[in-house]
Amino acid sequence: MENEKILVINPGSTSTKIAVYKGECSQWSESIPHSLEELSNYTCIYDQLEMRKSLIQNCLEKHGEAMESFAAVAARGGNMPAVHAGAYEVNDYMVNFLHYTPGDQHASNMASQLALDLASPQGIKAYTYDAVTVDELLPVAAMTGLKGIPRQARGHNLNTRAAALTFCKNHDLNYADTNMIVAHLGGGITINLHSEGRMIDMVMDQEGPFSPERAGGLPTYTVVDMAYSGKYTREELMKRLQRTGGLISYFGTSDLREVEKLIENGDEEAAFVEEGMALAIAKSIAKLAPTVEGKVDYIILTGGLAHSKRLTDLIQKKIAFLAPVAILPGENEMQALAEGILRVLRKEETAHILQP
Ligand SMILES: Nc1ncnc2c1ncn2[C@@H]1O[C@H](COP(=O)(O)OP(=O)(O)O)[C@@H](O)[C@H]1O
Ligand SMILES: CCCC(=O)OP(=O)(O)O
Repeated sequence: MENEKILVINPGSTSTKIAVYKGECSQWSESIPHSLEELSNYTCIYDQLEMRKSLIQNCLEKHGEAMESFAAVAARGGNMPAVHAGAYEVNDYMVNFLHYTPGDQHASNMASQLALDLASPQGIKAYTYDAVTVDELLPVAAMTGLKGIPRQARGHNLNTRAAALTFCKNHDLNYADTNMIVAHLGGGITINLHSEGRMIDMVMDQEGPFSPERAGGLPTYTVVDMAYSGKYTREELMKRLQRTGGLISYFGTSDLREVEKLIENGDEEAAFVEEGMALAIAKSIAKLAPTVEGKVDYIILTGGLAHSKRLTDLIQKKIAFLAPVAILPGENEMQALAEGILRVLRKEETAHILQP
């Protein structure tokens, strides 16, 4: 049998996740947390590169893993230019783009450089899979009402596409023949519509429901007033909308479990806000149905919030009229990366090459 051992790396805002897979099976995984205090020593995110690399190397050494034993390295895709779904071979153009001109600053922008640095001395390849910038929107779905301002897709594609593929595999369905709306319910929420094997429409975190961290879609004129109020720098306003909106703005926590504890203790505002979030999620799911003229076969709820029966019950009550609802909780990013690159190693998929 061919070597199917894959090193998976996923640098996130608050942790570096590392895992080793043989085929579909995880051998071990670790999530190394980074405190705010530790990260505040770095002026910009990319300055953390050497620190994160040594952590990964130490972790591999601790587990007795030699780099030459791997068939490939799989890295979370960062804020690349608009790309296709699936695998991309990490190359210098990708690494430089993510270093110097990414669409957004995020720790995942370092992933491909880390992967390349680990893989290339051994002559093995590094890949990303289903980056956040996969853009397969139908031209008509990408339109907005302001000429020259199209929608540019950005979502939790690694998890949503893996959830859609897993659901089809488990139910003996052909992915390319099944219309599915998949909602990633995590710290941020994005929802996409899968049809004819592509993600042809979506609701982004900045357009749709509020979430634990995100304010979601706000009335645009109000946002303009906020931006010109003199109260915020651009960075402060972005943080308010992207990282300290949603549940954090109401309760000071992004942990839905804590909000649900308040509800259990009779907090009416907490119950009202959770119902509001469920309604906003259901409305955003429904918003994607016209793109396939209502022919939605399944709705899938995934991500960390999908562990909450209270939340998924509320959503189902409001949206089950549209299509059967399946729940695949968790963010499953490490497994999705490993399985994606495994398909490349098994020649079931061909990796794309990012070019200028
Ligand atoms: N058992 C649970 N019940 C309710 N909420 C949960 C549960 N487990 C995780 N969560 C919530 O899921 C969210 C994180 O989801 P996740 O998909 O891991 O996030 P991200 O998209 O940021 O990676 C947090 O708000 C967390 O409180
Ligand atoms: C919207 C796609 C990427 C993203 O925002 O990820 P997090 O929710 O993990 O920050």
